[in-house]
Amino acid sequence: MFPAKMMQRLEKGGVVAGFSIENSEQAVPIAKALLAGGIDAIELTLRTPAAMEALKAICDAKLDMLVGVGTILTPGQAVAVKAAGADFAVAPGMNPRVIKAAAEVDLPFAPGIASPSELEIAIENGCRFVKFFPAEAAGGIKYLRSMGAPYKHLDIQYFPLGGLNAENMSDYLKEPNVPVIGGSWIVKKDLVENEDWAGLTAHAAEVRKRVEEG
Ligand SMILES: O=C[C@H](O)COP(=O)(O)O
Ligand SMILES: CC(=O)C(=O)O
Repeated sequence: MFPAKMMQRLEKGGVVAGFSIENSEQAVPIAKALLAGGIDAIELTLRTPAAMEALKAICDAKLDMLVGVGTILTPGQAVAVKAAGADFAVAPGMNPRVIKAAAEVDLPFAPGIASPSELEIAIENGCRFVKFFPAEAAGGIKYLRSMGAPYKHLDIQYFPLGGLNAENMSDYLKEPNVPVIGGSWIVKKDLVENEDWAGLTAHAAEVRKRVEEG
């Protein structure tokens, strides 16, 4: 479960910057650049060999940001990222074993869902905040509205990722049950390759401005 305070902070920020990392030495500079641009929540994916070291570096830096981890595919990964200091975690899919492991170590965790059946399993396992992935490919806002209609009375909150960008992010944020959105377009690969941290801050600030403009 996500504590109310964390949900409030995610909602206030409106956007989570997702990224994968090849070089753990770039982890803290990326996080600092995002923070300087006004983005105070990240989702570092566990898809590369450098990911755990990068996570530890960001947590050790004790930045004023919510450190989330993505691509949690096993119960062991939920335990490991909690031990490293992660604030929350998410996954592309719905795995009750991972939900249970995260709950046991008190790690706020949102499983990924893209269908009513997956959503029902998430609900049965105590989740009320779920990742909607892959949002655009699954059918976008129209699909989310239709899929979510039977569960409206349960006050499920959705975190859409997958195909979001500067053009469609505001539409998602207008949905009443979407407190926060995310995506990998924010951490542009060329900026990271060139270690253009000022450029990344400027890009993050543009995204942040869009959130504020609504
Ligand atoms: O969890 C991260 C997802 O891969 C984000 O999807 P995206 O790359 O389409 O923004
Ligand atoms: C794609 C996604 O949801 C994840 O990697 O956590």
